[in-house]
Amino acid sequence: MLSLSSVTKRYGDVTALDRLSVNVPDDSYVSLLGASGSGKTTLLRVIAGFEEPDGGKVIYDGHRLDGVAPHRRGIGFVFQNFALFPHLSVADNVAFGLRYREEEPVTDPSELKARVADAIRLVGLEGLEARKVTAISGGQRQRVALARTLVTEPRFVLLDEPLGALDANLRERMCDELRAIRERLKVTFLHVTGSETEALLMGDVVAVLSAGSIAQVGPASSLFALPKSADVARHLNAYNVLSGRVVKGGFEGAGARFALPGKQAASDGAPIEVALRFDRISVRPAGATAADPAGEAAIRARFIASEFTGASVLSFFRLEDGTLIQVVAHLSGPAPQAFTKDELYELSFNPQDVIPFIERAA
Ligand SMILES: Nc1ncnc2c1ncn2[C@@H]1O[C@H](COP(=O)(O)OP(=O)(O)OP(=O)(O)O)[C@@H](O)[C@H]1O
Repeated sequence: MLSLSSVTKRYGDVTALDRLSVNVPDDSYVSLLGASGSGKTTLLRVIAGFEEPDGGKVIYDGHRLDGVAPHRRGIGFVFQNFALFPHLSVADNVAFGLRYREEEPVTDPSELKARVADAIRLVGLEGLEARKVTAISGGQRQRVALARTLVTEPRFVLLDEPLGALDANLRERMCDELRAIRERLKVTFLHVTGSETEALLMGDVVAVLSAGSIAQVGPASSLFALPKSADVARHLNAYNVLSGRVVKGGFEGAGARFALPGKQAASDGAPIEVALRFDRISVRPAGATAADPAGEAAIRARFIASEFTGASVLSFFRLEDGTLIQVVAHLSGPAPQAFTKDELYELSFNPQDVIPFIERAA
């Protein structure tokens, strides 16, 4: 297991990693989700040994890694832009890491050939061995980058936005392939991404990185069901977050007022944020019916636009105070409603579906 314990990394005044702690179990696929600037690349560079932390410990199987040279860590790195040698063939790119590494370079031609062939087979590039890497597709280049790392038999592989340079269709296919390859090799993959879809799809475990520390870590399903903070909810891109105040044990703000689930420990006037999933909201014309007597809450909002996203329709509304609200309707459900631009609608939801986050006093 790889354990980071209270790791801090500063660049001048910028604290890129702030007492970050996380455990990455063996033989697992962990995705690390974070917005731009949250510290993802810095974290990978610290684990790989390209940067030394200013504080904290990096431990692998009980041994401290900080201070150990990168090539002695047994950790592979797949770079965002692949970093291939353009003048070399697919096979020579894959062989490079083995032939020229500082520790135990492989120079025996038949061993080199066999290991390169194995790696190329693993990533499905047979037949392209002699091709220049400038004469293959983006997805194939991605596979060369992966093969070049895997050929050195690392026990742990860091992938920095490995699918970022690929188009959407290819990205989905490569997601499946990466998972399959990892399962075959039983190594650990730590895959960094800014895309929540990719993180949730890929990781057995998803860690959310926010401002240099881990905001939440767990299986994708548990993050989705119960984000621990408004910040995590925002990262998942599946929740609307409303800001307001606690009034008589309920929520008031953004032009809405509704009861909150459970008993709130916060006193009147305390700032609060609530998260409401995109797919837990129904839309009806404003004023058509009174709020549902069964305890439904409703907020008025103007319709902006809808977009089709494969199996669902995502509709955008704006509340009176300017807050943007997203509503998802799945195409497998009843026929999607058509809304009129700038018209007022009532967005209704069950207050029991709301997740409250009471801001703690500093
Ligand atoms: N060499 C450096 N010198 C100064 N500041 C740096 C350096 N590298 C990173 N930073 C700062 O540290 C913070 C974290 O950067 P990092 O590159 O780790 O973020 P990231 O999550 O990988 O971002 P992105 O998704 O945009 O690549 C940022 O505020 C960044 O500006």
